[in-house]
Amino acid sequence: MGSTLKQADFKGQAYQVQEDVYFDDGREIALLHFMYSHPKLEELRGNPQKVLDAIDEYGRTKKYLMNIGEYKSKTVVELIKKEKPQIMLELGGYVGYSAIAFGAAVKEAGGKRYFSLEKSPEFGAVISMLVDLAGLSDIVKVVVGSSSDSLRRLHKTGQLTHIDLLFLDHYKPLYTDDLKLCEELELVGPGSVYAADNVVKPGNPPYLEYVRSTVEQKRAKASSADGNGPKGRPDLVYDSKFVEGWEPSGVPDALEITRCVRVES
Ligand SMILES: C[S@@+](CC[C@H](N)C(=O)[O-])C[C@H]1O[C@@H](n2cnc3c(N)ncnc32)[C@H](O)[C@@H]1O
Repeated sequence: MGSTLKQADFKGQAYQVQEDVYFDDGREIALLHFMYSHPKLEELRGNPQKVLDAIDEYGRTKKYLMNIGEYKSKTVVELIKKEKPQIMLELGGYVGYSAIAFGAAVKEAGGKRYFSLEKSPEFGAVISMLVDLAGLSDIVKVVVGSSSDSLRRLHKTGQLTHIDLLFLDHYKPLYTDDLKLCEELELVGPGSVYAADNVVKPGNPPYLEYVRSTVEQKRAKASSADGNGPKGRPDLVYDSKFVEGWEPSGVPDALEITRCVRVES
């Protein structure tokens, strides 16, 4: 599905242009230096919104960062206010922008824990430092490692038994497999809600097809599938909608918001 938004209609303040190399070239550590030598450092301490504003300032004046950004994050913050999740988990933390925006919203809504799963130990360290700066270390738990391994381990050790709100923003081809893994581990079920980022830019047709399929379609596909990857629970009924928004660089994108409504017998 494409976007009905046009880049020319973007009215916000854009990040720097996303070039061919747009992460893991030292900019994440440069961001940490920028934050911890910020002239308003003392005002940032314990203030999630000011920390987010300073990260946006870096993205606008120094280098592009692959954050969800202030425009699309409003959709997820509204969802948190409505759903009041006790446990929220994100796949893909990067430098902590979403962990800070959504961790603060979960805390304000009376929630218990925000898990940020990030593959890179270096990025995980940056998330921890910025979450600490924002005063959210009591709610945000950073978990370093590959998402599928981390989900299995958190489940096995009893640290994670249920996910009320799942934010998918990591390796695009893994969205469907990791969701199926959460289904199989019964971490998600009726009442759980998923917000998947970047379903237009770069797009994720297999994920959209999965969450928009009927139980019959999923059962038919599961019975003809090969043995690779998690099978998920085709009997979960989903209600899914496409919510358009802007990348922080002013490029049109969208989130797919999906609710698990019931189990079909
Ligand atoms: C788009 S960025 C996340 C942005 C972040 N959610 C935000 O909006 O602030 C994607 C992140 O996913 C991480 N990632 C990629 N594959 C992963 C995996 N298999 N498990 C965990 N994290 C992964 C990358 O290292 C990167 O930091």
